[in-house]
Amino acid sequence: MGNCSDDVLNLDSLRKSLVREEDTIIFSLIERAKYPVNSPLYDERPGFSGSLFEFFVKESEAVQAKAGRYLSVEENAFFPDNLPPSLLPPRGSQQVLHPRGASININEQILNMYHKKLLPLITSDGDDGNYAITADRDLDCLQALSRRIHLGKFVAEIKFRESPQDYTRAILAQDKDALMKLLTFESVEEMIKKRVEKKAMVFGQDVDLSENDNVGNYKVNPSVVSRLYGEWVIPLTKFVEVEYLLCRLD
Ligand SMILES: C=C(O[C@@H]1C=C(C(=O)O)C=C[C@H]1O)C(=O)O
Repeated sequence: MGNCSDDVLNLDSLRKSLVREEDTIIFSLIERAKYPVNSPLYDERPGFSGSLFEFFVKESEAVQAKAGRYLSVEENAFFPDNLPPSLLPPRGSQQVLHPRGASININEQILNMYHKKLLPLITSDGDDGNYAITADRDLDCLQALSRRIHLGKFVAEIKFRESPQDYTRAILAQDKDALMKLLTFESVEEMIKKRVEKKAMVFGQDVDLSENDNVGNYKVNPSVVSRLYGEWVIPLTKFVEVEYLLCRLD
């Protein structure tokens, strides 16, 4: 990504970023699905003030914060409290987003969805003891999902700039339903759900040199990927868009 600060920002280029992000999300799900659910990773553990998963994510985010990851407004931490400062200076890019909306972070909801809904659908039962690598794969999935969903802030900003009058009316009335209606493009959503299902088939099939295609043997169930988008990724992106717009005129 990394082009959200450019002033050439428009809905087409942003949607291209969302399409590219689909690849990242699907590949990360495929990588996580290599391992069983490994549930002890998520259990409270004495000496860790939480689970091994939480420990892994917090420590990883601390390193990434020092290396400047969260200087980018496209990146949101899962445990943003007490992160160390960046050792690199800010990049001084132009502020595209409205400052209040820029700080929206719904990672708690994303984490909850990931653990409760998504993980059981993409992993097999079992415990192979590979907790560190499993946590690393989790973090890849979570960061990709979070980036995609929080890009909703940029989508909302562009939509606002394209029809300021319509949006201003709904924002002044703090009318969430009207905002949701204004920002929704059902045909775009339908296309996305079909495309991610197809991508999951293409990316997740076994490749060998025999004549027989391994059709039907996918590393992540394509209909789960479509459901992930339809039930969680798109609704959460739209939630971010509405939240952003509600404070756009503050
Ligand atoms: C992100 C957008 O806003 C809405 C959310 C979508 C999504 O999350 O994929 C798709 C279309 C819109 O209903 C967009 O218009 O591209």
